[in-house]
Amino acid sequence: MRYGAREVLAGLDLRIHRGEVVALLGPNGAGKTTTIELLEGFRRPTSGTVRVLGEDPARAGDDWRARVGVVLQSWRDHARWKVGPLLEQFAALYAGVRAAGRPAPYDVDELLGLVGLAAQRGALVKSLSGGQRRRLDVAIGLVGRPELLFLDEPTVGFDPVARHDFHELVNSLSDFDETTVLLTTHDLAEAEKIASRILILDRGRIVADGSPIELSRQAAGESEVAWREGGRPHVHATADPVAFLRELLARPGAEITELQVRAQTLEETYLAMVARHDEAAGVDSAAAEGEMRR
Ligand SMILES: Nc1ncnc2c1ncn2[C@@H]1O[C@H](COP(=O)(O)OP(=O)(O)OP(=O)(O)O)[C@@H](O)[C@H]1O
Repeated sequence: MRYGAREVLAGLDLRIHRGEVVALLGPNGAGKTTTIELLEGFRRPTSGTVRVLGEDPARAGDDWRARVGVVLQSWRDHARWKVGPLLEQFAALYAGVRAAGRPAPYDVDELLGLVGLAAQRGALVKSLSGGQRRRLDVAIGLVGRPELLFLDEPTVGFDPVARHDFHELVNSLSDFDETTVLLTTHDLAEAEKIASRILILDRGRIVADGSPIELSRQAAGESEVAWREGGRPHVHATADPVAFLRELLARPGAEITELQVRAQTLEETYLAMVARHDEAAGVDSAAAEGEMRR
């Protein structure tokens, strides 16, 4: 994918299966939004092939669109609408193009409850706070009960409770409705909590692809084992915590208390993966930082 002469996605080869919750991570400008917009059909690739639910998104019709939910990175329209009537309107649109066998759109009251906006049913969209507006965006993406949901930084501005509720919602969508979800986020804890698969994109290339556990294995990170023995604290870093623990606990007379194993966090894995890719690409991080400041 190029914008003018500039290549922003290079040989992106990606297959996502039904029911997966995939988090697309990567530094600013890595190409995450561009990737999602290609899959949504909002952009056409300059070369290559895109197939989503079996069709080319840039040419697909209403039937296809009704099976897909979209939450864009920023959406600032519908200011004069009230929350409830706006969602009723979208629900009616989906109902109008629904193919035989597809489930009916959400009941608006049920949906408002799910996204925590029941009290705002009669409020004007322009009067909502940033986080409430974002919850409405999520509701608009969900109202047609999509088989596939695209979420571009969905939880920006969410307070901790809203964030937690949103994570539960995504988990239940994938567990009970087999909804496929592709989301971008800069919140690594969020990705770890809800994604079955994590993709790290850096300068238009996939530099890591796997479950959170697989990624930390690929990054060859060490786990930390901490314990107390005879009242004294000990810490040991190891790549194989199971073998270390077996040895530790099998020692005759070992009086171990307060045992803890801390695996490498996704944040540490992410930093290692991106740094490794930068190194391979010959990027000097100090120079890159200087460029950013300019
Ligand atoms: N419409 C456009 N015209 C020209 N260049 C663009 C356009 N949209 C994005 N780009 C460039 O393409 C690159 C990838 O942008 P993209 O928005 O896909 O990144 P991102 O990973 O989503 O970033 P962020 O985390 O900041 O949202 C960036 O260098 C950006 O400047």
